[in-house]
Amino acid sequence: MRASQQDFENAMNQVKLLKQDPGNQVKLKLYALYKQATDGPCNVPKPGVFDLVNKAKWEAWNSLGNLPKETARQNYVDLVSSLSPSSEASSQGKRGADEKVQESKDIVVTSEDGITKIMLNRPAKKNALTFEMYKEIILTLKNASTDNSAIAVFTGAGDYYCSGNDLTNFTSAAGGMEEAANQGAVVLREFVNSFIDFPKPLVAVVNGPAVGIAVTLLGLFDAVYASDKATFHTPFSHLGQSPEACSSYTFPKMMGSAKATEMLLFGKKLTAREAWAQGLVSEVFPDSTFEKEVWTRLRAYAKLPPNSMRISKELIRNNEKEKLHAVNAEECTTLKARWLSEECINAIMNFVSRKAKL
Ligand SMILES: CCCCCCCCCCC/C=C/C(=O)SCCNC(=O)CCNC(=O)[C@H](O)C(C)(C)COP(=O)(O)OP(=O)(O)OC[C@H]1O[C@@H](n2cnc3c(N)ncnc32)[C@H](O)[C@@H]1OP(=O)(O)O
Repeated sequence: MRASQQDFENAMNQVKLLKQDPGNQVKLKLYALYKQATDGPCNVPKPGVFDLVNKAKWEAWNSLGNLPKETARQNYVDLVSSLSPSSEASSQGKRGADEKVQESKDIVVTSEDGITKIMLNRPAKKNALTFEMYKEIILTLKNASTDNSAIAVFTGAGDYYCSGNDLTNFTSAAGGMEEAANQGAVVLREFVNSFIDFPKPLVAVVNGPAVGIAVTLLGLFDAVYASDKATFHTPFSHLGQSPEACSSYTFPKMMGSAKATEMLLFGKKLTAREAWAQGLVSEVFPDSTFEKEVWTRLRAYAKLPPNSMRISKELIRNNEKEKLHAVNAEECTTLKARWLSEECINAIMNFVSRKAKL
């Protein structure tokens, strides 16, 4: 069901009644979606470099590109609903089967054949995850957990699966570095929690190289199918950072501490077959037949009784849930400090000024 004008107006009123300040990033997102839903694509000149607040607002609005007004209205309602989950607006998150949904220009969500497909769609930047994409994925998983699909699948558009965190997230943040690190830690924790808690089978269709958080998250998926062109690496030390997405726990458990150390501390890049041998990947397919074979298989899996799959996943995940949440919290606290370290700031500046390729 699409959000109506009335839903949109209700959501606007709800924003005024919020008890807690949702923070600058969320306020910017709300502003951008509101402008997109009412005025359409950004049509005003970019404010000057010293007009920081209006520049941040302009950038947030402009980043929505040609997102249709109705989608912006729906996303606005969904976002408000996520800020006050018990509100009426939360019912807008439920979607029927076989409905195709364009969430935003960088993430395409479709629901077909019992599968919610979440495609990272920023191929020119190797599908690097922007701050907005983290927030959108949180909302998408929330919706997918209650929609009519049996399974949810992540994949990437273009030659990469995902190059991990967009390294300009911090350099382009509206506030200072410390505020960005605080916000980053909150968003990251919520983002990873949404994978830990996702109730249905979650599958990754790894169409090409995966880097950083795109790799570590795989430890929280239920199945990982990879093209033989995919590679897997986590250059955390090169970036002055530390592991996330519970990989400090899931990787040693999955592959043993010696192999996990090579990946998480030394940034060793694995081929798809090596990743399969370490238990990170369920199965590797020749790239020429990858899409056909994997999606045929997934359509068959999506026909299995959904309640049975959900209950079986619950049995498996419940043994670990508490531990995973604790690990996630600790990793986010550690990363927050890392992001403010000289090692990390230098590495990011090097990337941004193209002195280094990681
Ligand atoms: C307010 C704060 C918000 C914070 C939000 C929460 C933060 C959570 C953080 C969680 C911690 C996550 C950690 C990680 O994921 S670490 C891994 C980060 N990723 C990388 O280090 C990869 C960096 N990229 C590369 O090394 C290369 O680009 C790559 C090997 C991926 C591809 O090389 P290739 O030569 O084939 O292609 P290009 O380098 O020319 O890339 C094409 C364009 O894409 C841009 N790009 C690619 N990856 C990224 C990236 N991760 N971040 C930003 N931009 C990226 C690249 O710059 C090129 O752009 P231009 O064409 O404009 O030059």
